[in-house]
Amino acid sequence: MPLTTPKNMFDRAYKEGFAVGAFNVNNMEIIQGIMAACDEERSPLILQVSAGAKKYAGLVYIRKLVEAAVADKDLPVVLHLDHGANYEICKEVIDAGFSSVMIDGSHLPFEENIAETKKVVEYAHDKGVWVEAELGRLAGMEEHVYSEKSIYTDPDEAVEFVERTGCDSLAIAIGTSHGAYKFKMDAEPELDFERLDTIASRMPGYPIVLHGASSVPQEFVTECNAYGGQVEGAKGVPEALLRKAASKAVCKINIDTDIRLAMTAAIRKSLADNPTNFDPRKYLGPAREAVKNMVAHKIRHVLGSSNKI
Ligand SMILES: O=C(CO)COP(=O)(O)O
Ligand SMILES: O=C[C@H](O)COP(=O)(O)O
Ligand SMILES: [Zn+2]
Ligand SMILES: [Zn+2]
Repeated sequence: MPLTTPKNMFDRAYKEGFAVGAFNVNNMEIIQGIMAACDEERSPLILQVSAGAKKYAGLVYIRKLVEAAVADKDLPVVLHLDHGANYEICKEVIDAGFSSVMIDGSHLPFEENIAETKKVVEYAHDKGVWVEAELGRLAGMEEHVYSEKSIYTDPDEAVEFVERTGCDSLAIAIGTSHGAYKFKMDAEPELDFERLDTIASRMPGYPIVLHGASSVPQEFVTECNAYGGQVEGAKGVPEALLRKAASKAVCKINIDTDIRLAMTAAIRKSLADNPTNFDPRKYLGPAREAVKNMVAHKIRHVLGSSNKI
């Protein structure tokens, strides 16, 4: 199957109350782990590349790795730019063959966000490429901006933004955040479902995106720390809240931190258990397997995207 846009995936996800996983990829083992899980589960998927991933792997390499993944497995795959900071980077990856881009103007004033997003939409739609935009601000570190506090998405602004830009999906802020430290240890994690419902009721059928949606499984944190790591106080979005979001208008759920934690825990354990080993395949292999298992769990128990091809 060639690369596809999220159109059909999201139409079905919306109707049937599941979400498509958007997994951040940086190297071959991550891509292979994700692909193996999606193949076993017969799940659609989005592979997303941040500017940092593009810099780390190189655009040509990441493009070719994804091309190999698509050739290797018979699955619908979207190749998406995560947090495109401006028109230029979106154009660059569209020209390189990505099927979807995110223009993240959430740090800009409303009118400037609209103008930049519109510019990307015009270029992308002309080439059949999907555009995700963002309105509202997640707390914590985003790729290019740090926000002390979140600014939840205003429903009126969301409607106006989508109408005026023509963007195909919208990332909103309802309480998630990037990274491994999403909630205080003693706080009960919450998402603003009322806001999500209001936005959804104003734009029926329109796909919503949730960033910062890793669950930070405590088993990975414990394993990291048991083998020399110092990941203290990490807490993610409970799976039940994500399932609820997926059953509503949320069609795309972004996961990066859980991949990092699963891999790092496996690598730490492997190196500790095998101190004489210096063959990278012997610790990257278990790391790849850990990514596969984590993604399979996510598809079955959080996203609900098994057998949705
Ligand atoms: O939103 C993300 C990528 O855009 C990833 O979020 P996490 O840090 O929760 O995995
Ligand atoms: O939202 C950000 C993603 O987790 C990507 O992170 P990165 O910029 O370190 O690649
Ligand atoms: Zn953002
Ligand atoms: Zn994000």
